[in-house]
Order: sequence, then structure tokens, then C-alpha cells
Amino acid sequence: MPRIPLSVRGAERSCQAGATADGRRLLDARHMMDAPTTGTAAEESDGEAAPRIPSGPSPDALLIRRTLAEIAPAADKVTSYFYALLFVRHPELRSMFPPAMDTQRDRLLKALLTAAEHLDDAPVLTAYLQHLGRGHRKYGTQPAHYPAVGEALIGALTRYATLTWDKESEAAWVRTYTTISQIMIDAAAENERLAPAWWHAEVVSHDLRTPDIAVVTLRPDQPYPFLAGQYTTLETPWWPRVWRHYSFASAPRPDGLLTLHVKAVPAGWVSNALVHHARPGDVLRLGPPAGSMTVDHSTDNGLLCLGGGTGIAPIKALVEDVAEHGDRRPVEVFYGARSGHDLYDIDTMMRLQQTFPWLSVRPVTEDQAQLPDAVRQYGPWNEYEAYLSGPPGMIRRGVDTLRRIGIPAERIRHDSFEDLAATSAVGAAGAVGGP
Ligand SMILES: NC(=O)C1=CN([C@@H]2O[C@H](COP(=O)(O)OP(=O)(O)OC[C@H]3O[C@@H](n4cnc5c(N)ncnc54)[C@H](O)[C@@H]3O)[C@@H](O)[C@H]2O)C=CC1
Repeated sequence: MPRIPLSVRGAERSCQAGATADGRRLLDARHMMDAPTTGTAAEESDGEAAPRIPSGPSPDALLIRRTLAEIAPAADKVTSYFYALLFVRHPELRSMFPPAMDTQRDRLLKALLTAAEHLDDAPVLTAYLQHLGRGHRKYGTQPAHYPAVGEALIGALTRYATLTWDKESEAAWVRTYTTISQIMIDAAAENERLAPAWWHAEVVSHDLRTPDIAVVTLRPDQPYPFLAGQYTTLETPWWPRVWRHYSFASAPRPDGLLTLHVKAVPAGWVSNALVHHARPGDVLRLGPPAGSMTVDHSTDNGLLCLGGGTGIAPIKALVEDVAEHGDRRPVEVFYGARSGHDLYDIDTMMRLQQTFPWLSVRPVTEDQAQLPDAVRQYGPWNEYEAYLSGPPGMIRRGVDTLRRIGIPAERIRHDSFEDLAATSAVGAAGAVGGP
């Protein structure tokens, strides 16, 4: 097994600062794949000397893609083997992981694909990894964990990429993983000076709007700075170490309270806990805010907003944000749901429409049209910035439709694609408002 030659600066610091005796505790590999990351490079760049992935065509990217192509059919086996290596070598670390590992396996592969896909796209990859590094703080990830994960990863690749694995690919993976680790470690260290690793947040109200949708209001234990349109990661006391993403349903409020719309989905551990068990007084944990679906106040363009189901939550936050800035830009909201009964927040949206003359809200139920198709019946949209929030299928179709009617990619924002690789510079990995 090759040693990852980690000259990772933070890892050295951490070992000196008293990591475990062998200094090789594991990185919770879940985290590599965990957080959706969004935001343009400009938004995400810390400005500090994070190592950069070289731009331009890269032989390493080709080698890495070759490995990924070979292991793709055996993805489940690779990831199982990877975790087995980790836990056999570090059984004490099993408790850092959620009880069920299914989602983690999935996320690991997605993150690998993401890194491989963007290896030649330094700004996107760097922003993605910086975000991941910051997001890992809430798991207690230490720099000293990274080499151990890297070794398990190389071990799993060596075992399964038998046809193409050679010294060259191994060197490419080691280099890439070392760079990845360093960017994450540096971003986490930088962020330590600026923000807590997580926030406690007490449930202060719980409003069951339908049998499976709740509006949950939280009071964080310390100020929680975020922008309208962003989301958080959340852990409940009922399922420790299981984190899910939820968008904020309001712009930042003077009283500091945070609101989420949660739909209980079948087999959704966190969503069912939040909808059916959470009550005022319960305390949750929140990770840092994230997401690029925020209002660009440097333009007067109108906002074209598509909110599907609970995806209306961040759209409502965007409307409040525009109102607070005193902008009088047209905001056109298309609020999609399966049926009229599922338009659980229509009263709020209609009240907002009555209050603000620049706002128009159009409910769209499936018997009328699919949400993206409804948008085509209006317009023109060439002076608009588009915002999409909802199920991944709706976002995919919505982006396609908007592109086809002439809205350029850089004026389309969303956060819920599960696959960063499938998106542009503002893509994301991991669904928001998930199970
Ligand atoms: N920031 C974000 O993007 C957020 C995303 N969400 C996501 O939104 C979803 C909400 O779920 P539900 O309320 O059950 O929504 P849903 O499944 O009831 O669908 C809502 C709307 O999207 C449309 N839609 C669904 N699939 C479509 C497709 N393939 N093509 C075109 N239109 C489609 C439906 O016709 C309906 O109008 C969840 O997946 C949640 O994770 C929730 C909050 C924030």
C-alpha cells in the first residue's frame, strides 16, 4: 500500500497538536462527498494562498478518468471495499459515521467523479473543495484524518482498477488527492477564525401545514449569518451524524430566527423526524450556510423564479430579500405543485403579491401544466435572472426550457442538482431539502 506522501501542512500541525498516537485517524469519507457546493469561483475564493489545480489540459485528469471509467461498473464494490479498509484499520472511527452507509457510498463516488470532471477547471474545483473543507468542520474532521482516507482510497482503486492501474495512475491519484486534501485543510483552517464549526438551534415553532409538510422555525444559539436563497445542513438528535440540506424559507430576520419547510418523504430519516417528531424545545445542529442561489443586487434585471413543492421556500426568501433592498424589479414567481392541495404556502405567497406591486405569483398545478412549460407561455424573459428550486427533475427540465427560450446559462441559478459535474460553474452536489 503506497503511503500518501502528505506534506499536508495542516496534517502536520494537527499531529503536533495531539492527534491519536499514530497520527493517522481517518477522515470521515462521507464528508468528501457530502456537501453540495455552489457558487462561482469569485464568490467562493478565499483570496488566500490555497493551492491551485493547474489549469489547461492535464495528463493527470486523463489518468484519473481512465481509472474512474474502469471502476464505474463496480462502483458499489469499490466503495464498500474502501470503507472496509478504513474500518478494519481504524475500528474506533466507525462511530463517526451514520448508522447506515448507503448514502455515503453514493456520495463518495459522486465526489470522485466531480473532482475528476473538474480537474482541469481550477476555479470550480477549488471552490468546491474549499466549501467541502469548511463543511467538514462540523464533523470534527481533523487534518490528520486525510492521509488515512487517501490510503484507503488508493487501496480500493488498486484492488478494482486492475486493467489500467499502473505507476502513472497511482502517481496521478496521489498527486490529486494530496492537492484536494490541502485545499480542504487550508479552507477549514481559514474558516476556523471566522465561524463556529456548527450551531445549535432550538425549535421554537412547528406548524404542520399538510399531513407531511411542516414549517419549522429555529432559534440558533449564536448569530447565523446567511443570504436569502441559501441552505443549511442539519442534524437531528434522533439520527446523529445523519445530515441533510434544507433551504431557508425567509431572508435573514432582525430576530435571528430561521425557518425551514420540510416534507416527510418515504424512508426519509431526517425529514420524518422533523415533520413527525420535532417539537418546540428540541435542539438540532446546523452546519454553515451554503449556496449560490442568491439575488444579484448589482443588476436591475427582473427575477424569474420557479419553485416546485417545498422548493418554494428559498423563492419566498428571495422575494423578501428584493423587498428589503427596496428594489422595484419585477419578480415573477411560478409556484408548482402536483395539486391545489399541495400548494401549502400559497396563502403566504398571495399575501406577498398583494403587498408588493412588482411581484406576481402564478400557481401551477399538474392538471394545468408542468412547471417549466408554464413559463414558456409568458415572457419575454430576456431581461430576467432565473432562479430554480425544487425536485432535481424539475430543475433539469426547467434549465433546459429556459436555455431553449434564450436565457443564457450564467443567468440561471439553482442549487439542487445532485451531480456537480452535470452543471455549469454554479452546480451543486447533493439535493437540497432532501430526505
Ligand atoms: N433549493 C432547492 O432547490 C430546494 C429543493 N427542494 C427539493 O424540492 C423537492 C420538493 O418535493 P415535492 O414538494 O415533493 O415536489 P413535487 O414532486 O410535488 O413537485 C413539485 C413541482 O415540480 C414539478 N416537477 C416534478 N418533477 C418534475 C419533472 N421531472 N419535470 C418537470 N416538472 C417536475 C411538479 O409538476 C410540481 O409542479 C424535493 O426534492 C426537495 O429536495 C426543496 C427545497 C429547496
